[in-house]
Amino acid sequence: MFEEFVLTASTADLSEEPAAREHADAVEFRMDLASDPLDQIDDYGGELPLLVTNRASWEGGEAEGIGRYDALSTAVSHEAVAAVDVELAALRGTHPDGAEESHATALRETAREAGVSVVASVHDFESTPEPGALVDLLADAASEGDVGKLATTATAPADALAMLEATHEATAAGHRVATMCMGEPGRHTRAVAPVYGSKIGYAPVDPANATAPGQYPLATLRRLVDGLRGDGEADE
Ligand SMILES: O=C1C[C@@](O)(C(=O)O)C[C@@H](O)[C@@H]1O
Repeated sequence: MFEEFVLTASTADLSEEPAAREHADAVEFRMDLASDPLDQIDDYGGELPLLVTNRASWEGGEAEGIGRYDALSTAVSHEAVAAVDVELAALRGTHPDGAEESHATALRETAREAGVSVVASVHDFESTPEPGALVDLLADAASEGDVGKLATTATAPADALAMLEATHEATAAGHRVATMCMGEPGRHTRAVAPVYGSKIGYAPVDPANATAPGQYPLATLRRLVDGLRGDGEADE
């Protein structure tokens, strides 16, 4: 997975999958926001492959404690699960209390044995560092997972440019990355970053349940990404 761009529809409710099929390539299942997430995966009969995310509270999610790794380990054994998100800070042991590293690396091992791709993710909910620091983060994340994902907060247009530049540089250096800015000034990066090599886009199935600030509705992001790629247009 992730050799080509993958548009994931984010949801905490897998019964929404039929509504995502027309536009999405995969579903991001936000287990930390879901009720009975493992039961939902057991009952899942949809067509789209699942990217499972159980975001830690220290990284902006709602999952508390190391139990989230047990849930993810169970999840990756399911046929429908094609990818799992693991925070870079957990894989490196640089998260707040430093106690999750062995759980995170064991989860990565379990995922790989099951043929499930690993997305090593980094989030910055306050700002966007300068391009050089972004490239370093992307290189670190890409080296820990099958794809390195970086979402930062843009407070000005220059932040969006920094992210696009870093996406281009990291991709040119051979790293497989997924990038996007949160927040209004960075919204367009969600459509444009794939032009520079970003391999994953996120949009909510239901626009009322966005999982990050500045996300486009699913159909809109599909149209924008495909439009910028020129899909469906004759070569000239
Ligand atoms: O990490 C990401 C990216 C994201 O934060 C976004 O900005 O679209 C949305 C989250 O659901 C996902 O897990």
